[in-house]
Amino acid sequence: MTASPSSAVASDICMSLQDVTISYGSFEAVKNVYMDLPKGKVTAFIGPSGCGKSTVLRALNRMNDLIPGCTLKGRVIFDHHDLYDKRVDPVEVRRRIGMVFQKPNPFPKSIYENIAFGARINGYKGDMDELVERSLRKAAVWDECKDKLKESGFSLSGGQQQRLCIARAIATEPEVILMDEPCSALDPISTLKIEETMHELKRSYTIMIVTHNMQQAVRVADMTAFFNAEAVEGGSGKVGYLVEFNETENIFNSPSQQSTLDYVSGRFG
Ligand SMILES: Nc1ncnc2c1ncn2[C@@H]1O[C@H](COP(=O)(O)OP(=O)(O)OP(=O)(O)O)[C@@H](O)[C@H]1O
Repeated sequence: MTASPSSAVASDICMSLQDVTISYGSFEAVKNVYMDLPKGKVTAFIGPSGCGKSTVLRALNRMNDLIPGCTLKGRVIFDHHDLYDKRVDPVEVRRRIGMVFQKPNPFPKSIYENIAFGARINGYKGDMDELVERSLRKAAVWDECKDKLKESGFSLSGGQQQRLCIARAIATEPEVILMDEPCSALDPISTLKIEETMHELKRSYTIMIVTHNMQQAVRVADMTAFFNAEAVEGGSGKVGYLVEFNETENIFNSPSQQSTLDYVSGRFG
């Protein structure tokens, strides 16, 4: 990141969203979000379909830049810089803030190359075998891969492929990992493995995860943000907003807003 420092946030804060509004064309999808995402923790984004969870997640590493017509107002501070400052390189942003998607999406390459490819492009000069092993170990998939590194990433099961994708994200040595419903395409056992992996990963990384699975939020997240959406007067769609953001235990056991209580107790959404 090349821009000069534009903002200071507390040292235990990884990213700070300051009055963030994100639109698709003229449609405001999510509005006026303020949130300080803590370092070294797992934060879950929960809420009913269409309230803007994925839109906000993608804003955290400028993935929305790839969607024509998607614009952001406000500031997203990371490492003392506004990620949306014109001088900031979005490619470098995505190296430091990695992403794992809903469906496992290995490259059509060998398991080894799935890890090595991105690292090489990012100019990694160290021992590649060591990086591949370290990344696969961190993503808890080394034992399943170590004897078949030359085989295609597609030869793995869905759950293993997703852990390969986590390993690929880790290989570029990011500080943050964003996960957009990483377990929605997986069976319960693979889901549990990913969750265990997340517990290990948060020792080294800050994690933000979008999930529809409330038990998953309770199991993995230290902090939870509840989003909702409301109809806009005279408008056709609904605009998303952050209802409350707190420790997961508070959100699930003693939320401050009735709508949060209704959602976490399954009364809507
Ligand atoms: N590429 C896009 N172009 C136009 N509108 C979009 C686009 N992506 C999302 N939206 C709209 O923005 C709003 C928020 O969508 P988003 O996917 O962020 O919500 P979500 O809470 O993650 O939903 P879900 O839980 O169903 O995945 C919705 O009204 C959606 O239709």
